[in-house]
Amino acid sequence: MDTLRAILPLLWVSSRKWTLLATLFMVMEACLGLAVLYLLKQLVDVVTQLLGDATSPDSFTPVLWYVALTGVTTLAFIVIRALSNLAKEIQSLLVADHIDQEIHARAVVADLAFYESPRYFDTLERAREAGNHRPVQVVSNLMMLARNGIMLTAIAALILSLNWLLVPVLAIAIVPALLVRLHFTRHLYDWQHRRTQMERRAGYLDWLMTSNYHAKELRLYQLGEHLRGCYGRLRSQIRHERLQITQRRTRIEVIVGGIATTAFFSALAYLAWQTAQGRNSVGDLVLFLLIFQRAQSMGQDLVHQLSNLYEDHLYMGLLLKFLAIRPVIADPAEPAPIPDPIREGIRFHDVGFHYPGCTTPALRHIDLSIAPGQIVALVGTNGSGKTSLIKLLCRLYDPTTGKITLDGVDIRDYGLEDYRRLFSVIFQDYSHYAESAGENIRFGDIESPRDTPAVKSAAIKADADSFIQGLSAGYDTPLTRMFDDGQEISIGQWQKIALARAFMQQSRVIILDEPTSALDPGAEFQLFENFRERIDHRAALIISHRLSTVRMADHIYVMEQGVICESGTHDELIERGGIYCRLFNQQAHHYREVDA
Ligand SMILES: Nc1ncnc2c1ncn2[C@@H]1O[C@H](COP(=O)(O)OP(=O)(O)OP(=O)(O)O)[C@@H](O)[C@H]1O
Repeated sequence: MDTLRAILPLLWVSSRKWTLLATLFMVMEACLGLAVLYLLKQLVDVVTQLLGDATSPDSFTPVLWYVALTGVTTLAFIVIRALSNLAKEIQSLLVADHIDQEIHARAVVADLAFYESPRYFDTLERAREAGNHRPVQVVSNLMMLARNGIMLTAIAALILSLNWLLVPVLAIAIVPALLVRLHFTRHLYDWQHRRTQMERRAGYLDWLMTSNYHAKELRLYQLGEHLRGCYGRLRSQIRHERLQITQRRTRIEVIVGGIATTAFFSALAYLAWQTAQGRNSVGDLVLFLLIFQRAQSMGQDLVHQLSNLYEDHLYMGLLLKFLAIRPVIADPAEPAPIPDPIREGIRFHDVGFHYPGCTTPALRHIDLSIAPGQIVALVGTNGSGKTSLIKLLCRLYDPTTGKITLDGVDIRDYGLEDYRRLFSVIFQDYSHYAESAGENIRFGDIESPRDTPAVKSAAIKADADSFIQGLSAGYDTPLTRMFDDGQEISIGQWQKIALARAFMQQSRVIILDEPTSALDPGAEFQLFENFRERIDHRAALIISHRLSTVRMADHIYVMEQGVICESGTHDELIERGGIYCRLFNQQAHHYREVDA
């Protein structure tokens, strides 16, 4: 009932008209189905009466009438069933699209932690597995269940009128099969639940072997056979377990089917004996044969629908669980207005952070500030917490302890979208969109029109314009081989595109995480030569391992194992003779050696 309560609004919102029509046709279908059965019974009765009477042409007229009426009703039944299927199909398509939209709406705002935790990720994957067709399926199964239930009750009443002893026989033919189905549906669902991670690993291995990302390494390290072996073992384990369940179900279903068939033929023998004794008419025997078979197939449908319904209910639980997820990082009840202009800037106050599910903190006691127009640099060893700090700054995560303020106000008190609009960010693992070069840049400010000149000026600032002009269709060239006319570009060129994307938005702070790792020294030099002008004197936070890049920053923070261990200007840090000075000298030493 809970599932149904959650589904009905979904259906109502997405396909009101077709839901009503599908329901109407379903009711008509059930009524017409029953009418056909009733008319058949009447026909048998009339024909049975005729068996005793002397046949005259007039006495045959009611038979003809019943045949005609049954024929017309059957025809109407067929037409309505076709219309009902059509309505269900349309309803199903509309609801599926609606559910897709709902899933996407949740997925794009879900906390980043959602994607980084396997437990949450399972929910998304299994919600997708549940499929967007399930809600319609639940309702149509319920309707069919109601229809078949009504018809089965009517048939049971008919059978009861023949001989009450036949009703338990009908129950034996249907109930055990139903219980077996339900048991195995649950069993299979539980098994699939336990196997999600295994399936994901198999999917991952499949992707490794077939995607272009790994084609080079796969060949050069000759990983193909190894991966095929791993994949084969996983699949055979999954197949083996699945087959075991299916074999057990088949064995039990054969036993249950055997019992049902024995019951049916025993009842038939009993009824035939009764008829031979003259206690039943031949018409009764014919009617029994006719309706018992129908009842049995209807019973099987009923079993099928109930087990489907049960399965749908289990899977819908996952879909509904996913749709109920609300991001923890969200807007406050009354968002504070973003200051314009920013006066004081951003400050970290004794910030600590650990990733959900991790015990070791990624950041500890961070005190840091970025004033308007100031260029701040973060340096430090791998894993020292630089990227994590940026994630907190952009509110992809919230601090575990301490707070971050913008002009003295906790950043959690600002509207999330307005706050995030303050930043343009390039992460180390920036995205490669399978779109045109122009679109890849415009994604930095998706609100701007398609043909905006801002794309070109951002590309010029990122030194990307010249190579884009050289592409087959310039800014309109798709940067992918996925589609015809696409073109692949080098990693350094991708980095320039990502830089242009960051320059595109008129944000107040530019954040660059290793922005020049793939640029040649000339391009890097050019980028930072007049960096302040390039970024229109906005504030910037730059992470770089190349200390030559970092030295032009107004303030440098040095991080190690999640804490800031040194900070100051380049000259101050060199004078202090600490970690920064040592790292800088090491890098400079290499260059000097080469120069020498
Ligand atoms: N999504 C995550 N979940 C759990 N732990 C993480 C996650 N991302 C990073 N970490 C851990 O947090 C610590 C800091 O990582 P972070 O990515 O901030 O380092 P970094 O200084 O940017 O490193 P690098 O210079 O290699 O880019 C590391 O110990 C890392 O293992």
